Amino acid sequence: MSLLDIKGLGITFGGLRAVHDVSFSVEPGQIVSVIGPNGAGKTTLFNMISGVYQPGAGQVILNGTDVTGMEPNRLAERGMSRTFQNLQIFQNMTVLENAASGFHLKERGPVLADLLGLPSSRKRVRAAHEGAMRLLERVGLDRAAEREAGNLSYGALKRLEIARALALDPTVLLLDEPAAGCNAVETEEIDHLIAEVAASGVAILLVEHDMKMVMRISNHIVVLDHGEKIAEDDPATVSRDPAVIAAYLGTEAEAEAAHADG
Ligand SMILES: Nc1ncnc2c1ncn2[C@@H]1O[C@H](COP(=O)(O)OP(=O)(O)OP(=O)(O)O)[C@@H](O)[C@H]1O
Repeated sequence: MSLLDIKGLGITFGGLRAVHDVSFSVEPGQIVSVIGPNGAGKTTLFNMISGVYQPGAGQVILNGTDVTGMEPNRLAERGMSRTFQNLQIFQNMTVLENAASGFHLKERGPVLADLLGLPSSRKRVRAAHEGAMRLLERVGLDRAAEREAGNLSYGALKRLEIARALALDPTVLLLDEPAAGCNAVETEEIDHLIAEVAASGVAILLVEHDMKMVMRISNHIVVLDHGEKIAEDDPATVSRDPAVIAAYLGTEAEAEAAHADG
């Protein structure tokens, strides 16, 4: 049994088969990437796995339990957390407060106690801050703890978002374009962080356009085209696969034709 089993997942939007019959699995400590040309269905697949969309068909099995269509917060309680393509950072809060907010997502503490500032609430806040500080050390942001998040570089913001997802102590971490908008140095820092998280036993599922990064850090790659899985294998094998090459070249040819028409 794998930590995350995706079985025959599919969804249709008004007649368009955005994802059809996609299956694969992710083991503890493994980095699995989903790639494919624009519009291949990567984000839609991610949204089905993380409970944002209800799948039209298939199952998501997390640690042996069927969690298909379960809401994101319930998935988080069961050990699946995710980051978003568009950063979900509170720009006006400090880096530490942002990381600590990840701990508050996990618990449904008594709201009244928090509002009244009771000792139980102060204890919880202190524990969240201590945990957040440890996470900031892990992602290399401890020295920026008191800075306003809005002043961080893009790469640092991406690492902060990963820190916040780690506050949920996930067994499965879904990363939606963790290197998007980052320069080469920032991408390398994110590479190291992802590798370190995987080495701690977390199963990582990644959607990323930066093909060099994908080839560098993935153990296994799933390739989508027009919503269907056309290949899955290790990076070297996938990059030689004629169907994969044709899918990417096909998209380029389509774009060129559209450009010529325009
Ligand atoms: N909410 C939606 N309603 C209708 N169609 C959608 C919706 N979301 C995605 N689609 C369509 O489903 C298909 C797959 O889109 P998706 O965004 O999942 O692809 P992608 O591989 O993530 O693309 P990109 O690399 O450009 O981000 C596309 O044809 C897209 O237009």
